[in-house]
Amino acid sequence: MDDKKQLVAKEAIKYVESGMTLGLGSGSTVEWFLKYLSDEMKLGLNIVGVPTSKKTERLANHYGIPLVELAKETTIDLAVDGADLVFSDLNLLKGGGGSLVREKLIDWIAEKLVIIVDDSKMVNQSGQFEVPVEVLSFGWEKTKELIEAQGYTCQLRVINDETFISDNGNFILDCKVDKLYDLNRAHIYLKQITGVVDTGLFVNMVDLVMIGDKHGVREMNGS
Ligand SMILES: O=C[C@H](O)[C@H](O)[C@H](O)COP(=O)(O)O
Repeated sequence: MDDKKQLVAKEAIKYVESGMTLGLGSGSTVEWFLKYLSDEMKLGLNIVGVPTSKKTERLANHYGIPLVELAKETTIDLAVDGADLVFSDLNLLKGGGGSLVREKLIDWIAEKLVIIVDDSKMVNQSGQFEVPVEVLSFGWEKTKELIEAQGYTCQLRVINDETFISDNGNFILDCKVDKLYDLNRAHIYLKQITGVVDTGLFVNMVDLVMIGDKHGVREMNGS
């Protein structure tokens, strides 16, 4: 799996040009991308990055990739991010690493969003899915009840016996649902619940998905 992640991360470098401001996604595939980016920077590539998580920020610092704040005047030429699942319409399920809010904002405003995944992430939109939902810690059990009233079964994310806290100081609920036919509708319904910060459903955002498989890297264009 890691070979495929490495392969696709390396290939994505071809879309990076000097002078760009890059949205730097999160997750293990993007971690490879950061490594290849730093290799290219040693050869003269000149970019700045906006990280989508504290973990990515730490790694970018480690590699000497210059970072800028996401401010009013910041524009992002290209965001490169991973995904937990990519559906056949190229909508995404993200948030496995808990970085969904910062990722969504940066991926959304980017001129171009390239998603890098290995082929295990490509799925059909049928069957049971678990949607990560970032919620305020305040009253989270009530928010959970409101989400569950929409047909989900939610579990508070706990890692190593400790409640997972997002970079924004919030909790994550992993919400199982039997059918997820209309992602946009599911996202809108969840998002209107008070206490929900955002969902791991990324709809109509992708420009290009790059997929690493045993034959190499293939690409699928979004709308
Ligand atoms: O919150 C985490 C992000 O959405 C990641 O992009 C996603 O989990 C994919 O990570 P990985 O490349 O490690 O599979």
